[in-house]
Amino acid sequence: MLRIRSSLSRIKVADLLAPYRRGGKIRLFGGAGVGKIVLIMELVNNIAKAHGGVSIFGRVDVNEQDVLLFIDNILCLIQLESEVFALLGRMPSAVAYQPTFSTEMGTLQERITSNKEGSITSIQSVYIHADVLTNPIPATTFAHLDATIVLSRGLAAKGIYPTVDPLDSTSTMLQRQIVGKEHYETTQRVQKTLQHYKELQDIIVILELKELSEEDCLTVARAQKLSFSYHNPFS
Ligand SMILES: Nc1ncnc2c1ncn2[C@@H]1O[C@H](COP(=O)(O)OP(=O)(O)OP(=O)(O)O)[C@@H](O)[C@H]1O
Repeated sequence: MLRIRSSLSRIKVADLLAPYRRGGKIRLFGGAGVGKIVLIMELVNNIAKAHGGVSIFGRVDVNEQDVLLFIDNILCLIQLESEVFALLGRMPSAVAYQPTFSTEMGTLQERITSNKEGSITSIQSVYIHADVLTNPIPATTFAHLDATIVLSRGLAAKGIYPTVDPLDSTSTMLQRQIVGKEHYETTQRVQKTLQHYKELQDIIVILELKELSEEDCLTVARAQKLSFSYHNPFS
């Protein structure tokens, strides 16, 4: 049986499938009410409080210190910037986001950068309208990322929290030479099992579970156990 242990964030599913590095950019994607702010608050509790962090609201200079930056809905921040710039004489967009959205996102991300003196690890949430990840705006924000955590409405509907989607969440750190052989291979097996389970779900709707092959039944049992093992109550 696979055993999932939590490490840095102490959120098991995130540490396993979307681990992040100091100085990295982590983004949480999710529609309304799927748990973005609860997850951010848990990360503040697990990482910042555990390391004796202090909260600062305002300008931070990275100077021989490690900064953990939380932004709840980065899209609002950019929209707000656009509104302020409109007051300074720039042409505002009549609807939705400015045509310059992707440049502004790039400029903002460049400002959140580590230097030789210290690191900035940022955790930024992105509200996904109608849960559609392929909308141009969320798609633009997929650039500049080290880890992506996608929150799933399907899991929220089943009451499985945190609602981290194990197949859509990912990290550039998930490489054998970075996370180690055991972690890497465990991730591969977990994703393979869950992918197979996802494919089987359509069949299960039509056929009964007992009509599945022995191997498919094993996959279903393993996937269900996995969803319980990465479920972890928050403090
Ligand atoms: N880890 C969790 N454990 C138990 N319940 C949770 C958890 N995460 C979220 N919830 C439930 O889901 C509700 C919505 O969570 P949250 O406010 O974090 O969503 P959100 O994605 O930030 O929403 P919005 O986009 O509307 O601001 C919470 O009030 C809580 O009832």
